[in-house]
Amino acid sequence: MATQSFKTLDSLDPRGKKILLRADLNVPVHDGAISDLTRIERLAPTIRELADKGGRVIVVSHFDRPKGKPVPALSLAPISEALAKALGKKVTFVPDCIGKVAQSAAAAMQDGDVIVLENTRFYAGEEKNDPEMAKSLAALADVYVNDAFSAAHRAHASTEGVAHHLPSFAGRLMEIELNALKAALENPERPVGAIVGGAKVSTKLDLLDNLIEKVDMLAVGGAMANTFLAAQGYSVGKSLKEDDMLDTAKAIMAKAKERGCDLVLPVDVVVSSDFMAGAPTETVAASAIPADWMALDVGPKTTALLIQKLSTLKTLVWNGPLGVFELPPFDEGTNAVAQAAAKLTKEGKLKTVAGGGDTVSALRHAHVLHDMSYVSTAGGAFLEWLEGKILPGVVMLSQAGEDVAPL
Ligand SMILES: Nc1ncnc2c1ncn2[C@@H]1O[C@H](COP(=O)(O)OP(=O)(O)OP(=O)(O)O)[C@@H](O)[C@H]1O
Ligand SMILES: O=C(O)[C@H](O)COP(=O)(O)O
Repeated sequence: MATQSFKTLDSLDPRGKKILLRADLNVPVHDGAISDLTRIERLAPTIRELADKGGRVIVVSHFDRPKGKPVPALSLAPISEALAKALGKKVTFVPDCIGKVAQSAAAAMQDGDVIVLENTRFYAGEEKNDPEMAKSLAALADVYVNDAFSAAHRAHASTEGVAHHLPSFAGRLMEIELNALKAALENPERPVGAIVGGAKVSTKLDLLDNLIEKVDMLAVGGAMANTFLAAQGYSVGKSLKEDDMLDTAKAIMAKAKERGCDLVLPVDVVVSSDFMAGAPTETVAASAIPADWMALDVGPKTTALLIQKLSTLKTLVWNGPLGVFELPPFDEGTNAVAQAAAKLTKEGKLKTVAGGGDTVSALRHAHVLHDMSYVSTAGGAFLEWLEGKILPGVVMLSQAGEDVAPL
């Protein structure tokens, strides 16, 4: 697992300083409204701390994927209003993130002020990690604070490049995310288990490979499990599976055996003739999926098996739902296992760490999001961290200290 040491806000006196704060304001928006405020709420303490101590907080973030040009619908203006509400404080929106407009806004700030600059991805230089863009961002401030763990897997101008030019610190959310993930996997209380579900083996191959080396039990659910069942020689009917991943699945099974990792696959599944609510369903053994049917959830025997396995663990890492949780009744397996994990967590018997966009939705759907020990705000970055990859945004925090390149 990638470990670095980094400076936190404990070693920054923000008074009178202009602080470029990289946040992740890439919040989910549906029908024009923010549908989940988690990222804003989790970021707020960092801003509050810096502003209350007299810092001048210049918030920068990307939003969505405007592909290097201004897209009015992807402006951060409405999100800065939501931030102001969460902070209970005036936040000024600035309609550019570099250049004269941003410079004069930064120059006019008083101690304790908070401004939000426009979407960094309105410039192509952001995603290209253009050194000029990084320098322009750095020129706005005296120090850089990165609080965007969920964007730390991107080597972009505002997440990586800028830290070459300013003394850099981890914000409180970044610090919490890194410490929670380290505690869960670097030196976990054992036995440690992982549940990995979701749609495709191909997108989580590195994750499975790395987890097998770290955990004592690895349960695979969701459509990914179908590929494993097929690799075992079972017919999986019309279920979603990846034929080009069969050998990979076999190799993962062999590696688990070799390393003594208990790889748990579904023993029964809930199948349906169609991918739609109200379609007929049946529960069948994992080895007996009818030719014209598809597996859309784990069955009750698998659910009971997973719950029994959870009771033997001290730490659980969870990414990916066990079934098509968006389409009841195929949420039952995920709901039951999530609720069992929540109960053990509340009883102090299990430490649970979860992350991933759909995973967070699935845990919320099961009404247990707040009962996990830790839920990461990250999707892609959470996965890459669990895969053992080095995250560029995190690396820069440990490398860029006082000794930075002059502008
Ligand atoms: N048996 C199944 N058949 C088809 N799709 C499935 C099955 N089980 C789960 N899924 C789908 O997998 C999707 C979630 O997988 P994904 O890998 O994207 O999760 P995640 O890593 O938490 O999310 P994200 O990629 O957004 O961070 C859900 O939309 C769910 O419906
Ligand atoms: O939501 C996320 O995972 C981060 O904000 C990164 O967004 P991206 O996948 O568009 O880089």
